[in-house]
Amino acid sequence: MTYVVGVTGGIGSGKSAATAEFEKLGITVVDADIVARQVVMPGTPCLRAIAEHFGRDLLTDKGELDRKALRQKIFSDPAEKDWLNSLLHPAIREEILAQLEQACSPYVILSAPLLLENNLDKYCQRVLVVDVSEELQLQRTIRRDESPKEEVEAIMKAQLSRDARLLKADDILNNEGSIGELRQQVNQLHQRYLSATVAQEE
Ligand SMILES: CC(C)(COP(=O)(O)OP(=O)(O)OC[C@H]1O[C@@H](n2cnc3c(N)ncnc32)[C@H](O)[C@@H]1O)[C@@H](O)C(=O)NCCC(=O)NCCS
Ligand SMILES: Nc1ncnc2c1ncn2[C@@H]1O[C@H](COP(=O)(O)OP(=O)(O)OP(=O)(O)O)[C@@H](O)[C@H]1O
Repeated sequence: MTYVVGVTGGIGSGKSAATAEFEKLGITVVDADIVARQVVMPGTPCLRAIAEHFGRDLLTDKGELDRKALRQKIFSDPAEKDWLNSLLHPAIREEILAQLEQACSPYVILSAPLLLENNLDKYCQRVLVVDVSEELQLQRTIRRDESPKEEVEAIMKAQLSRDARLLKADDILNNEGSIGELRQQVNQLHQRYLSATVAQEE
């Protein structure tokens, strides 16, 4: 059975920065944010349903999803967010499971911002939470996305609180320091996960 490590953390906590380090060590990463883009590619049933529900204004001239416009819409209207989640989450889960099945590194990372909210941790042997203070999360996300503070706060409210997430962690990666410090922690965790994989096989 594939040993799956679930990686989660709130928006801007550093999941992608952390999983990039695991990838450098040869570990396959299945990333729910990437899968969420795959299921709304032009021609997919999900993109058609979004265009029917919200109107063609939500598509760009090229017929792709206008992600910025959809982000503004769903994080200012909880009912629209619930509608989108109920459309996309089953499709995302199905594709994640297919990608996990194909993965073949010693263990596999499943990275998902909503890992715990959507019970995806049931497919994981271990849960690693990437943790930073809410202030730093806000600051790094605003800088990365050039989004208004209120929008990032609304996204944070749509996710588990920092405390609730930490309660469900098997391992915690503190990402308040430099990328070098993050890399060091990933290297240590990698050794532990490799040992756990070997132990599982014995
Ligand atoms: C609303 C969309 C189009 C915005 O796209 P955009 O390119 O601006 O952001 P991106 O997809 O990179 O997401 C950025 C971050 O927002 C947060 N986020 C995204 N969707 C959600 C959601 N439904 N609920 C809570 N937080 C979310 C996550 O922390 C995510 O890492 C997009 O996030 C989306 O399709 N969301 C619904 C699918 C989903 O739930 N994805 C999360 C992975 S399961
Ligand atoms: N240790 C660090 N020091 C400085 N900047 C960092 C550090 N870790 C991450 N960042 C930066 O913070 C921002 C958020 O990090 P990242 O994109 O990895 O978060 P994420 O958890 O994947 O976010 P999302 O949930 O939106 O996908 C990025 O611009 C990234 O380059």
